[in-house]
Order: sequence, then structure tokens, then C-alpha cells
Amino acid sequence: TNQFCEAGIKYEESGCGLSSSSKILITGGTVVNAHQQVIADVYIEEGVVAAVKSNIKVDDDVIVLDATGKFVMPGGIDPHTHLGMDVLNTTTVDDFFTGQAAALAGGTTMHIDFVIPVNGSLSAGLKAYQKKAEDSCMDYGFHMVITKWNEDVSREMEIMVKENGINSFKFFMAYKGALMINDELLLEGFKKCKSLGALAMIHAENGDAVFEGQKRMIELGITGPEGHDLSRPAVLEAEATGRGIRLASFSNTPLYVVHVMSRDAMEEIAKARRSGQRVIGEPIVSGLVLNNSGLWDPDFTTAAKFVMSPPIRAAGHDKALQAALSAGVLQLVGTDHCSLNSTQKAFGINDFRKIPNGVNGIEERMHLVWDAMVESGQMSPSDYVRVTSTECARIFNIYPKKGAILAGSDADIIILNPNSSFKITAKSHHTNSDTNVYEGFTGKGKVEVTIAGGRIVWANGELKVVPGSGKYIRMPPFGYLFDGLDRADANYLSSLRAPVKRFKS
Ligand SMILES: NC(=O)NCCC(=O)O
Ligand SMILES: [Zn+2]
Ligand SMILES: [Zn+2]
Repeated sequence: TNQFCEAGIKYEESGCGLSSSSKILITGGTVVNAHQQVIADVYIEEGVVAAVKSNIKVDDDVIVLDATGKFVMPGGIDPHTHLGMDVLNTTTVDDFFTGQAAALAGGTTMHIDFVIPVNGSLSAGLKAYQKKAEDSCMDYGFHMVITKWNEDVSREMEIMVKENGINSFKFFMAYKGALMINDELLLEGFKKCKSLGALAMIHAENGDAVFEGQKRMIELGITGPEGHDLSRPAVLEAEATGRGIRLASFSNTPLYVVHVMSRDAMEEIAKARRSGQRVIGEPIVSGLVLNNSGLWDPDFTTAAKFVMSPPIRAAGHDKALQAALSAGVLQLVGTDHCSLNSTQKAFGINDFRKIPNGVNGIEERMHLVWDAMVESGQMSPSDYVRVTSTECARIFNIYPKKGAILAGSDADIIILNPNSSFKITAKSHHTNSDTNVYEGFTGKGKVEVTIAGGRIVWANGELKVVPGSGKYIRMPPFGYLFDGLDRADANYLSSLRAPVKRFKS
């Protein structure tokens, strides 16, 4: 026995059995891509989709899965995770293997994690994360966090893009004294990102004001998890979102706002997009389906599990974010999966500032988004595929290898039964945490089968994964968000050089 068996996860040493890469035929399902849905068979060979058409005939050595009445969709891609991350003198309870296994049980087949530099060194950070990811059982990519600025960082950014398959850099506008950067660095970083064709990402909260807000709560004697909510109101998220957007506009560089948690921040994005600016907004599952009532629970353990930044907002923000997602104001859904158990959360029993920030979601995202958006009638299955998979693949320039069921795409596929239901509880989830922020949630739509890289890894409620079978996915620079940017810049420059006629007085 080992921890994985205890968690209900089996893993195979050899490449045989249920989890090996096989020839698979999925028959009779509704194959959903972001551009269309059609009833068809899907044939998989050697880890890729070989054909999508009607009435595919195969030999006896092919595993046949009947998907009649069910949806056959690209596996989810989670653009925002923190596996094995060090946070406030502790480490998240899910490492790459357990977090990915949980993801597969929930229908997600790829994630993009954030590399944290070591003493400001990007290459040392990358090396550390390559080690963390060695046992991966699912495909993954990396974003890189930028925490300081100098010539070495600038040079290393170039190496990350040109040699290491990283095409996005994240800047924290919060976490003063730790990861936070100032506007000067943000401007340098945006300029460098643009020259490399890499996407700039921001965690948007005004870190100085949050620091002040935290001090205010402590001085008022508010030390519990509700102090986390009160210390960093939505106005601080909106301010930083607006500032980040304006500075990105000043550099004419595309911008990706991670974990949009409030209506206020979403409206900043809506305004910028209406003006034609290239801004991507990522809501996360907790912001879409939860509200802040949990933070006010009298039981500390319950309240502390909801502590994340920016905070989960008051009821009303959730519905506004759902509407923005269905209208295309926000484009893709992440999780910010950063799971911590109740003993770790208890570090802040006397001071909410010491509660390590983070909630789970990597296993729950596909179910909760289906239920909240499709089952509720706010979104079509095709749009669901777009916001859970395809748009992420397009933004990070790995489409249609990922994010689609087309001949030649990786065989990362789920079969979802819309007539079956799911129930979430820490008693049966696959992540390593002893709690779940979605405890007791039920809904329609169940991922019955997950195929990752041509392996059936989740079927009949059983998870079979292979450590080391997950591949690092290189993400090339100059994705679609950069198309035409050079022409816009050339027009801007020529407008500056237009002769000014002055008359002598
Ligand atoms: N969000 C959060 O509370 N923890 C993870 C780190 C981050 O994304 O800010
Ligand atoms: Zn963040
Ligand atoms: Zn995060």
C-alpha cells in the first residue's frame, strides 16, 4: 500500500492493462468541439486522434466505448494551478502526481502551473519545478513568475521563451514583502514580454492598500478569517485590474488577468475589451460558484478553507461573473488550485494574515462549470468546451494539438453523461486535502471516462494512472493575441512622426 492506494488511486508499473496507450474507438456520442458538435465515432491510435467520422469499422484488438447519448469532449485544460508550491512556510498538499491524478478523475487532462523563481533566478526556479513534475501522470506546461527586475532576469526571460517552451510571465501586484512588484517593474516586464511574444499575466490587487487594510482589521481586533474578506475589498482588485490594463495599453501588449473574482474587476476588463484592447479575463471556479458566507462561518476550520486571494466575494459577484463568461467578456475558466489541509490553515488561528491562501478545484472544475453554465442553460456544450479547454489552448498557442477532437490532436478526451449526477465530498475526492470548499455540492453531468494521451485513466469510478506518463508541453511564443500588433505599432509610430505645422507669431 502507499498513499495513492489509500486515496483510491492505482498506478501501473508497466505499460499494460487499462491505463496503457491503446487503440480505442468511441462510438455514437455527440462529439463537441468549440466550433461545432456532431454525432460521430472517434478512433484513437498511438495517443492521438486518428479519425472522427460516422461508422468507423475496427479490428477485434480495439477497445470500444459506447458513448450513445453522451458528450465526447476535449479533456479540460486548467490554465491556473499551484501544485507542490511553497506558501507561508508550508507546501501545498497536492504535488504534481496527486494533483494531476485528481484532475484526471474530474476530466481535466492538462494544466499549466506557475514556476516560482529561486532567489530571483528563473532557471533555478525552472529546474526545481522540472524536478517536482518528474512523476507527472498528465501533460502540463509552465508559466513563469517574475518577482524582481535586473539584466539577468531580462536575459533569463528570453532563455525561458526561446529554449524552454514558456510563453507567459506572471506579475503579482499583491503579496507585499513577498512576491509583489511595483509599476516600474510591471512596465519593464510588459515591454520585455511584448518583445518576446510572451503573454503578460497579472494577479491584480493593490498590495499596498491590502497591507493597510490588514493592519486596520488587526487594530480593530478582527483576527478571524472574516478579516481576510474585510481587508481586501473589491475596489482594490478593480484598481489594480484597471491599472494593469492601462499600463498594458500604454505598452500595447496583450494582457491576461488571472482569477477575476469581482464584478468590479470584470467591468474594467469589459471596458478595455470594448475599446479594442487585447485583454483576457480568467474567472476561477470558486469565484463562479461560491460566495463569501463561508468566510464568516463561526467554525474556524470551515471558514479558513475559503481563504484565498483575491477573496471569494459576496453573493451577486458569482452570478455577474457567470453572465460575463457566457457573454464572452471573460474567456476561460481556471481553478487556482492551491490545496492546503486544515492543520496548515490553522497556522492562522489567531491572525488571518497567517492563514496560507488557497482553495482546491482541479478535480471539481469540469463538473461545476458544466452544472453552473450548461445545465443552467447559460451556455451551449460547444461554448463549454471553449471556456474549459479550447480557448486556453489557443491563448497559449498549443491548439489544435490540445483543445480539440480533430484528426491529429492529442487523444485527451472525456465522455460526459448529462443524465448522471455528481456529488462532491472530501470523503471521496482524490486530492490530498482533508477538506473541500465545494463540500456537499451536487449537480447534473458526470465525467464517466477520461482518456489522457490515449490511455483510459478514469472509468467505472476507478483511477489508473502511470507516474512519468505525463509530458511537458512546450508553448511557442507569438500566439494569436500578438497577430497584427506590429502593424498597430507601426501606425502608432508614424502618427507620432507626422509633421507639426507651426506658424510664426
Ligand atoms: N490565490 C491564492 O490565494 N493562492 C495562490 C496564489 C495566487 O494565485 O495568488
Ligand atoms: Zn494570485
Ligand atoms: Zn494562483
